[in-house]
Parts: sequence; C-alpha cells; structure tokens
Amino acid sequence: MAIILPTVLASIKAGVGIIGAGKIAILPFLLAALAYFHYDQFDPENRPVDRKVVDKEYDFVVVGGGSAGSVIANRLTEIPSWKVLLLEAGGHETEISDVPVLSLYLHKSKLDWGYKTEPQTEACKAMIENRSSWTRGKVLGGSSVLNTMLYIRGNRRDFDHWVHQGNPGWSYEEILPYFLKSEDQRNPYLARNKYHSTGGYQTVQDSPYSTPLGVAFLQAGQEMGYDIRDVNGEKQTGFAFFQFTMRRGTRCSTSKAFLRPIRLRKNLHISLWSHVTKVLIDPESRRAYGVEFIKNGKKQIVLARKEVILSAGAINSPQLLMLSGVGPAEHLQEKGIRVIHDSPGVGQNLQDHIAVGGLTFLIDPPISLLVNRLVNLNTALRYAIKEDGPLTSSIGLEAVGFIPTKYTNQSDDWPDIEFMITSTSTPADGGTQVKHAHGLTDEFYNEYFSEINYKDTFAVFPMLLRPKSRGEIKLRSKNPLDYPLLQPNYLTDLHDVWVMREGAKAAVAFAQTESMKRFGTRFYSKPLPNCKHLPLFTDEYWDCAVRQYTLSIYHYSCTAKMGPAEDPYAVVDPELRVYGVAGLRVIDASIMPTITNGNLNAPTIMVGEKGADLVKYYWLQPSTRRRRDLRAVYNVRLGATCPNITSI
Ligand SMILES: Cc1cc2nc3c(=O)[nH]c(=O)nc-3n(C[C@H](O)[C@H](O)[C@H](O)COP(=O)(O)OP(=O)(O)OC[C@H]3O[C@@H](n4cnc5c(N)ncnc54)[C@H](O)[C@@H]3O)c2cc1C
Repeated sequence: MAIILPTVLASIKAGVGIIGAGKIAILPFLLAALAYFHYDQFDPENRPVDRKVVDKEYDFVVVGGGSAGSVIANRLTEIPSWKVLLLEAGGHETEISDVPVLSLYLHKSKLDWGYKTEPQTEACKAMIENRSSWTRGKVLGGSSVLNTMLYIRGNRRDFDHWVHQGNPGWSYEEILPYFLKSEDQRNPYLARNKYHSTGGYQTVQDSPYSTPLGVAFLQAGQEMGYDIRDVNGEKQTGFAFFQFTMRRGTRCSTSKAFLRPIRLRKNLHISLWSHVTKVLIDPESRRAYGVEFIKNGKKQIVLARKEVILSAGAINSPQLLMLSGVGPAEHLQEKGIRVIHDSPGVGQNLQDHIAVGGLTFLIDPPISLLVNRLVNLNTALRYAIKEDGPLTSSIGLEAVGFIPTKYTNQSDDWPDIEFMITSTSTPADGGTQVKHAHGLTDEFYNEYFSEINYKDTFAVFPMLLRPKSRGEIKLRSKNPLDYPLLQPNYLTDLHDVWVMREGAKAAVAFAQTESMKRFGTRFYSKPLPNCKHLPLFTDEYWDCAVRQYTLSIYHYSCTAKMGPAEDPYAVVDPELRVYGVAGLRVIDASIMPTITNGNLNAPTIMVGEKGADLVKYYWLQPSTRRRRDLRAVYNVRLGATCPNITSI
C-alpha cells in the first residue's frame, strides 16, 4: 500500500492535469482504480526513458515519435551498430488517453497541438469562424494516442494506383507484407486468414463491448444488399464490426506497441519535449547533417551521420522542410528563408477525409451509448478490473460500411463512401464534449440539437473516401513556433459535394431498413438552420446540408508526396528520399500521393515499416552501389542538380 498510494496520487494529478479538473466527475475515481488495480504493470517503469541530455551525434535522427516515427525508431535500432535519436515535441501518454470512451476529451487538451484551419468558404458553416478543428497528437505515439483506434487498411487499388503514379514497390502485393509484419491480430477467426497475422508489435482486436445496436447495424447493411466481410481482407465493399488498435480493451498506441518493448535498447535515445525547429542542411553540398531543436527553453543542435528522417506528420513535416529551405522558392523568399532547394510540391496536394456530421437517428429503447448513463463508478471499476464494459467503447463506433455511390464504378470494389456508424451521437452528451471537440457554434448547436440532448440515438457519419478537392499548407512566418497556415479547401470541387450528398441519402435509407426500424428508429429530420429555405430531402437541401457540419476525420496527408523524378510536385522519391537534398527522408502520412480508402493510422504504420526497410536496404548495401543508386535518381529529376554525395 505504501508503494501504491503515491502512484495513485501521481496518476490522479497527471490525468486531471491533461484534460482539466471537473470535466468528468468520475475521473479521479477512475484514475485511482486504475492505479490500484494495475499498479504491478504501472507506467513509470514501462515508459521509455526521456534522455535529459542527448549525445552530439547519432547515425539517424528521427523527428516525431508518432504512428510512423515510433515504428522507424524500433526497426532502425534492430541494427545494433546504428545509434538512433528520436526527438518528440510532446511528452508521455496518460491513463486517461488509454480509456477508449474518453478520446474526445483529449481534443484541445495538452496532448493536442490544437490546430485550426483557415475559414472555409464552401464548408464548415456550422463551425466557429467556419474553421475546422484539426486535432493532432503532441505526445509520444503522436496521433495514435488521440485517435479513435479504428483499424482500417485501405483498398488494394489505392496502392496499385500509387504505382501507376510512378512509385514502384508500393503495389498492394508489395505492401501487404508490411501490414502483416506489424500486426498482432487477436481475433482467432481473422488471424487464420492470409490477410492477417499474429505476433507483430501492434495489437488489433475487436471491441470488448457493444450495444444491441451493433448487430443490427450489420443486419441493416445486409438488408441493403451488402455482404458482411473482413473489410481489411480480399474485398472492401461491405459491412463489418470495426476492429481497433487496442490491447485488452485499452488503447494500444504506437508508442506502447513499438517503443515500450524496446525501451532498454542501448542504441535508442528518446528525447521528449524536444521541438525540432530546423533541419540543418549544408547549402554547398546540400546534405542534411543534423537538426536544431528546443528543449527546456534551450536551443540545441544534434548531428546525424547517416540521415535525418522527418516523421512529424502531414502538418509539421512540410513545415519543417520549408523552415529548412526546401519548398516553393517564391514562398520561402517571401518569408525571408534562404532557398536550398526549390521544391514546389512541399505543402501542396493536401488531402483529408471529411464526413457529413449531424445525421442523427432517434430510437425508443434505452440501449445507446449515453455517456452520463454508462460512465459511472460501476463501469469504471469494470474497466479497471475486467478490462471491458462501456468504457472500452471507442465513442460508440461499432460498425463500418464501405458503399459505392452512383459516382463510382459499382463493380470495381473501390467504394467512395465509408459509413462510420456509432451507437451514440453529437447531442448524446448534452452539448458538452462533442460540440467542443468539433468546434460547433453555440447558435448552431442550440438551434439544431438542444431539443434532443441526452436522448437515445445513433448516428451515421458518411465519410468521403476519395476527395477531389486539394488544399495546401504554408508558412505564416519563418518563426518555427508559429503555427502554419492550413487551407484544406474542403468541398471546393463539386464532385465531393455530390458524393457526400449520396452518402447522406444512403444513411437515411440505412435507418429505414427493417433491422433498424425495430428500434423505433426515426431520422431527426429537423431542417438545418442554414438550409431551412430548401425543401427537405431534395438534392439542393443535401448539398446545403453537407456544407454545414463538415467534419474532418483528421486524416491530413499527402503534403510531401512521393512520385517519380519527372513530376515536379513530387517531394520524395519512391524510397522516400527528399529530392534535392541528400541524407534526408520523410516517412509519415505526408508521403502518400493520394489518400487511402479508409482511416489512416494502419497505412501510416505500414509506411513506417516499409520506410524503415528502405533505409536498411540502402545503408546495408556497399557504398559504391549506394552512390550509383542515388545519382541515378538525380539524373532523371528534371531541373534538379545532384547534391554532393561523396560523403555518403
Ligand atoms: C482525433 C483523431 C482521430 C483519428 N482516428 C483515427 C482512427 O480511428 N483510425 C485511423 O486509422 N486513423 C485515425 N486518425 C488518423 C491517424 O491517427 C493519423 O493519420 C496518423 O496517426 C498519422 O501518423 P503520422 O506518423 O503521420 O503523424 P503523427 O502520429 O501525428 O505523429 C507526428 C509526431 O511528430 C511530432 N512532431 C510534430 N512536429 C514536431 C517537431 N517540430 N519536433 C518534434 N516533434 C514533432 C508530433 O508531436 C507527433 O508526435 C485520427 C487522428 C486524430 C487526430
């Protein structure tokens, strides 16, 4: 008991500190219960150690310990002679970020960078200043600590399409082994099929908890003519229960999966609360040789013998490239940054997934996930002791449906809408956390939702899978601590509006199936405040509706896309090396040339796995071959001169 008490108190302090006291009444109790029942496996001894002082030089410096960066740090340190430093701007995850049902409380908390986009002209009209809240993990494990843990790999055509865009080595057949390499599939039926594997670092499991609505969601999908299938398997079109990056009912972030098990490797140093401000690039040789970072208010420099690897995510990797002189020349000059390499594609090609928010369906029986009904002392204890119950529910996300609208080829198995179906809804918490996390205005929320506060409901979020609108990320200034300018240009391509409109109609049809009607389901059909002038259920009404509660699903990507040397907008080559600068790679969600057909965490982990292998392959071959290989890349790059590579 003498050992447990300080742990309990420390745990309560940390958890309350992260999301603020008073937000959830049972929080201190939950934390105490967790600390008490889990004290034998309690954190401090399991967490990676923060290096107070880093060495002068490493073989590799990895920037960002998120979904991709954690994987890279793990795989590179498998080579005992390589010394790796992982620099992460945030700190450790907490017991609160572990609890699946509480993930929305992490938005705008200390674990979130707290980005906001520029005001949108065609979307986000129900949001404060028409801005989308771009939640992003600032913590070891990155956005895998804040996400809703849905494990979706994408569609085989996504990767084959990457190859068609000039990226050999990234076809579905070639990347499938990397999905399998990291996976530890806990569903024994799925584990048996050739699309899954066990024994990898990343645990993937079914939710331990579901409401009676879960099964009905699948039956409704069947009634609509879809098969129930493993959507991460041979085909994607169809319905399934979601699978999650959880372990024993709690979050299994990439930090937990990939870093904790190897925290005692001597050749891995991790420095937390270390904000990287610049990649150091020799302007003559155009070779990256280290990075500059700020820790404890002090600017420091660390050198990289072999490579600097940017895994800071799709917002910060392009930001760092631009701050370091790699980006669109005119833009950099305008900001007073010396241009080292004119790379017009840096920060361009921004893609994200958005969904139609607010499609709410009222039901009669009291079976939905109502937080104030289900989160109580009993369920907190159930979570702490048995690792199941409603607290293990990822905010009610139970089932997924991949469906094609009339705007895509029906027989292609490349659906353009993903239904994220949840046994709760925006007003189910009475306008507290969801409204805040999504940045909805009080006026919109009060007029539209307040009359159904705390009612039993479910919701369908139809997500647009292959957006045509493209955005960009630019620097606001050359100050590395200034947040970059985020311009997603949501719904500026009409195609996106039409597909989302069809997605919304399909959601209404889904709720009209016999399987859903038996719960007394009715669509909450109150006209949206800004669309009242249009007749309900017409195309015009839906086109207006999708522009109101336009919800980002936080899949920002493609801002340092890989591509062939002939493509002037390609930032990295298919081996993820930055064009125009030696010794520098980007390995994270930014390198995707086009966004994948599903949620982004699993494919980003795959990019980390494959990226690490590319680094190994490169450095473990004889140096003469290495130079020849690199020269070949630059010889075909139009207008790019080969940097000095004799030092490689
Ligand atoms: C709220 C939310 C919900 C989501 N839900 C899902 C889901 O259910 N399923 C799914 O598949 N995907 C989901 N995603 C998306 C998915 O988690 C991300 O696409 C994925 O984690 C991105 O990985 P990354 O490695 O590119 O970036 P990140 O994981 O964001 O990692 C980047 C890391 O770099 C660090 N960093 C940034 N700048 C610097 C700097 N200058 N110096 C040092 N460190 C720096 C950051 O702090 C961060 O730790 C969600 C994302 C969010 C935010």
